[in-house]
Amino acid sequence: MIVKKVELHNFRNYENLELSFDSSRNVFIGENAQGKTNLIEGIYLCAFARSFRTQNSANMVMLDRPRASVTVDLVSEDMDKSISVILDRTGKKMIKKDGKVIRKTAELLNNLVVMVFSPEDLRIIKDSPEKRRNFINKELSQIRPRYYECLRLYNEALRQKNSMLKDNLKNSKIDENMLDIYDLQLAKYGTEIVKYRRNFIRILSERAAEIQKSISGGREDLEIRYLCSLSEENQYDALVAARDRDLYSGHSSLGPQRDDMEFLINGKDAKKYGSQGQHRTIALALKLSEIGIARDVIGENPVLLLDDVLSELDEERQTFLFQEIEDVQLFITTTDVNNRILKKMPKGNVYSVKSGTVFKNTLK
Ligand SMILES: Nc1ncnc2c1ncn2[C@@H]1O[C@H](COP(=O)(O)OP(=O)(O)OP(=O)(O)O)[C@@H](O)[C@H]1O
Repeated sequence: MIVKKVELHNFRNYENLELSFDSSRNVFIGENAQGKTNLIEGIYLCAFARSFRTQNSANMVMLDRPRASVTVDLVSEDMDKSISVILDRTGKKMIKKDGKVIRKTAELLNNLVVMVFSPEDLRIIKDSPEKRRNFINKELSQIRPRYYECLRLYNEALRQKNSMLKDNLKNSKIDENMLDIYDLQLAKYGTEIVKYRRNFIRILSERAAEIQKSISGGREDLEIRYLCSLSEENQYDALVAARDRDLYSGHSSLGPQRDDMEFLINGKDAKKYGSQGQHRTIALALKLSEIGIARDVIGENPVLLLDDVLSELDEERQTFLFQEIEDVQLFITTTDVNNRILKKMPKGNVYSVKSGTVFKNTLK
């Protein structure tokens, strides 16, 4: 899949920007706070209908403007597609595909498949379980829209159940029938979520192990384990059995909202015993595996957004990354102008970003 054109209007610090891409290697260079990440965020918005760095979509609207719009034209499976997202200051958004309004995010999700790799991803091993669940959720939602739908419905039922449990702590009033309805819904969607996650983590573990081995010169065996709070068998019974505890604590104690992943190197927990270098290798292995899984499911390469991450990887890991993603369209942001990165992509386009304007220079 290839992004051909990006248009930003009143989006972050871009009043009007139109950029067409004739290379699959695109490097955006600029000092801090010039708009490099904003550009990547715009592309991401057309993939997920949300940002990767704010929950509040109004933040993306240029200050003092009523609305923002982003359009990405792409080619996927030899077909031209155009995705637009229009945001307004009140937080409302409208999504269009080829000029027609799309009402459900699930219908947008695998039109433009993008992966972001940012310095934050390098911390995934040490970060909170929530960050690791986000990683799983983002990838699976893009390639399996049904997963996104299950997650949405699960989270809605969980929100309602938790609010009821919390009220019960204050008023000691519980509607047993309603509680049962919530548990039935949680078990139904939770079972599907766990099946998707188990399968995804199994494939992720196999792929990432190969990459880890290769980068470490055969020294490191990586295993990724799924830490599942509630297995796919008899989720409803387990939820019913946990009711007294949930009523006492005021929240739902079991389910996919508690899941996590564990990383083992040569049988030892990488979180506790791994070096910083090993953590970086795992993060890189995860990202490359994610790309490979997406390619197998959607039948073509996703687009990769490398947001300020290259300078965090040493020469060896950078070289490995570029080798593995030779056919993937790249959008790279960097403040580093020492040409190390540029040498790795002689046919790429380089853009200078300054205060919401972008100039193109083609490398010889
Ligand atoms: N809603 C908005 N309206 C106008 N300007 C905005 C808005 N949101 C962010 N900005 C501006 O965008 C700039 C930050 O852009 P961005 O995050 O893309 O920086 P960057 O070039 O990636 O920098 P760094 O290398 O530090 O990450 C800042 O100047 C900020 O004031």
